[in-house]
Amino acid sequence: MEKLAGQEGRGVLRPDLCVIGAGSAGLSVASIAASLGASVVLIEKNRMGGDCLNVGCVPSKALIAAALHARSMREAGDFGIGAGEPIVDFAKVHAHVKGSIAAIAPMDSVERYRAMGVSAIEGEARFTDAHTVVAGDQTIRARRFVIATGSRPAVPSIPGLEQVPYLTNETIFDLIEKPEHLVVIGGGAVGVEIAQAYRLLGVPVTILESGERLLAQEDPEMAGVVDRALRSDGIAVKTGASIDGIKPAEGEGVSVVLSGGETVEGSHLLVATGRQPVVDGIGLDAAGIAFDASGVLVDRSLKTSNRRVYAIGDCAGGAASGARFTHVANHHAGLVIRNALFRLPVRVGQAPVPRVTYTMPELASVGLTEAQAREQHGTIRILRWAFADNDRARTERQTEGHVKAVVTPRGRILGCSIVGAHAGELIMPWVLAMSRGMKVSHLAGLIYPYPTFSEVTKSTAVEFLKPSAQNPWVRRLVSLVRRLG
Ligand SMILES: Cc1cc2nc3c(=O)[nH]c(=O)nc-3n(C[C@H](O)[C@H](O)[C@H](O)COP(=O)(O)OP(=O)(O)OC[C@H]3O[C@@H](n4cnc5c(N)ncnc54)[C@H](O)[C@@H]3O)c2cc1C
Ligand SMILES: NC(=O)c1ccc[n+]([C@@H]2O[C@H](COP(=O)([O-])OP(=O)(O)OC[C@H]3O[C@@H](n4cnc5c(N)ncnc54)[C@H](O)[C@@H]3O)[C@@H](O)[C@H]2O)c1
Repeated sequence: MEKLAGQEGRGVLRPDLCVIGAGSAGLSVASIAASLGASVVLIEKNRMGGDCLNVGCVPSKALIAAALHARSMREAGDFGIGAGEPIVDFAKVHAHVKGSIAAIAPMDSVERYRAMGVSAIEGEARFTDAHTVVAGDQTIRARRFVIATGSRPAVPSIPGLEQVPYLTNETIFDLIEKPEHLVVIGGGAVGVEIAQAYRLLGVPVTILESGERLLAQEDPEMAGVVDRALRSDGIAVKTGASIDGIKPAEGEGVSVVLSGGETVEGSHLLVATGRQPVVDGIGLDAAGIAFDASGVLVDRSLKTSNRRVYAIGDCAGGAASGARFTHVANHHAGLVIRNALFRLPVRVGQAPVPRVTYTMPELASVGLTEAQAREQHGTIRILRWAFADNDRARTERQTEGHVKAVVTPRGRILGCSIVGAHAGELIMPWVLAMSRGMKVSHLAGLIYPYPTFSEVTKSTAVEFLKPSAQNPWVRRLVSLVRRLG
C-alpha cells in the first residue's frame, strides 16, 4: 500500500494527459498513454491501486481463497482423506490478505509508473477552471484530462447507524480478530462474497437484504442457486428485511431492529449497501462538468460536458453508468486512449461485459437475463446443462450448478449465465462468441479437451442442435445415406 512520494516541483505542467485518481481506471489509462509516448501526469491522493488493490477485488479474493481452503479441509473426507474442522488463525488470515496486496502492489507503484515516464504526483487534485487542475502547489494545464476518482461505500441513513461502530469494505480487511457473529447489511456482490468467506472461516453470519432476493441484478434462477448454497453453509439469510434502527447491544456489539420487532444481534456489523461515485472535492463546477447521482455525466465517447475532460471507471455516470468493475474501468481506459490520442470514434456500452460473483459456487454472467431477453426479443430459446452431467465435475465432486444460455430461435447468443465451479473462467467463450457475433452452433462445433469443466459450454451449445436431430428430413437423409452403403 504505497503513497505517491514527492512532487514534481512547482510551476505549470503541460502534459498531453492529466489523470486524476490512480485506481484501476487511472492506472490503466496512464500506463497505456505513456507506453504510446504521450506525456502523462497522474495524481493520487491516497493509495496507488485504488479500491481494487487495497480494499476491493484483491483482499476479497484473498479472503475467499482462505475460506476455500477451510471448506476443502471439511470436505476432504469425501475423497478418503482425514478431514476435520480447520483451526483458523484470523491474524494469519489477515497476514495472508495483506500479503496478497503487497505481492501485487509493485505493479501499481509510483516507482513503476515513474519508470514508465509518468509524472506521478501525491495530492488531492481539483479543477480551478475549465483548463486547469491543481494538486498541492502544482498546476497542470493538460491537453486532455481524465477523471478516474472511483466510488466509495454508500451508507444508508438508518436510525442509530452512526452511533455504533460499523465496517465497510474500507475497514473489514483490517479486522484481525474473529467476529463472534458478523451481521451483513446488503445482499449484493460485496455482501454475499464477504459473508460466505467469513462463514466458511467458522464465523456465524447473518445477511439482511431489504430486497426480495440476493444478487438482484442476476437471473433469479441462477442467483437462487447461490442463495441456497449460502443457506446450506449455515448463513442466516433474511430477504425483505426492513431495518427500523440499530443500537448498541447489551454488553458488546450491535443490535439491529427489524420492522416487525425481530432483533438481530452481532459482534460486528458490515454495511455493504452499494456504491456512490466520488464527484465531490474535485471542482467539477469550476470546470463546467455536469454530474448527478449516477456520477460524472459522460456521453457514449466518455466525454464530460467539458469536451477536454473524460470520466472513466466507477465515477463515470450518464452513458457509462451501471457496471462498476475493474475490467470495465480498464475497458473505459482503452476507449479514452483511442479517442483522446488517436481521435478515433468510440462508443461505450457496445461490448458485452461479463460479471462474476466469487461465491462458492461462482456466478458468472454476460448479456441479457432470460426476463430481459423475453422483453426485448419475444421468442427465445433457453439452453441448460447441469454440472452434475460433466465428468470432471463428478470426479471433483463439484456437481452443484448449471449453465443457462439464452439464444434466438436462429442461434444468436443473447446472454449466458453460469453458476458452478470455475464459472468465472467458463464464461469467456460466451463473451468471445457474443462480441464476435458467433452463433451457439459455433461453440457446439469446437473441440473441447476431455475431461474439463469447459465441456459444459459444448454440452449447452449442443442442446441447441438436438431438435434438428429429431427433424424427419434429417433422419430420412441419414437413412438414405445408410442405404447407399
Ligand atoms: C469489496 C469489493 C470487491 C470487489 N471485487 C471486484 C472484483 O472481484 N472484480 C471486479 O472487477 N471489480 C470488483 N470490485 C469493483 C472494483 O474495485 C472497482 O470497480 C474498481 O476499483 C474501480 O476502479 P476506479 O479506478 O474507477 O476507482 P478506484 O479504484 O476507487 O480508484 C479511484 C482513485 O482515485 C483517487 N481519488 C479520488 N479523488 C481524488 C482526487 N480528488 N485527487 C486525487 N485522487 C483522487 C482515490 O484515492 C482512488 O485511489 C470490487 C469492489 C469492492 C468494494
Ligand atoms: N465480484 C465482483 O466483481 C464484485 C464484488 C464486489 C463488488 N463489486 C462491485 O461493487 C458494487 C457494489 O457492491 P455492493 O454489494 O455494495 O452493492 P449492490 O448495489 O450490488 O448491492 C447492495 C445491496 O444492498 C441492499 N440494500 C441497500 N440498502 C439496504 C438497507 N438499508 N438494508 C438492507 N439492504 C439494503 C440492496 O437492496 C442491494 O441488494 C457491485 O455492484 C460491483 O460493481 C464487484
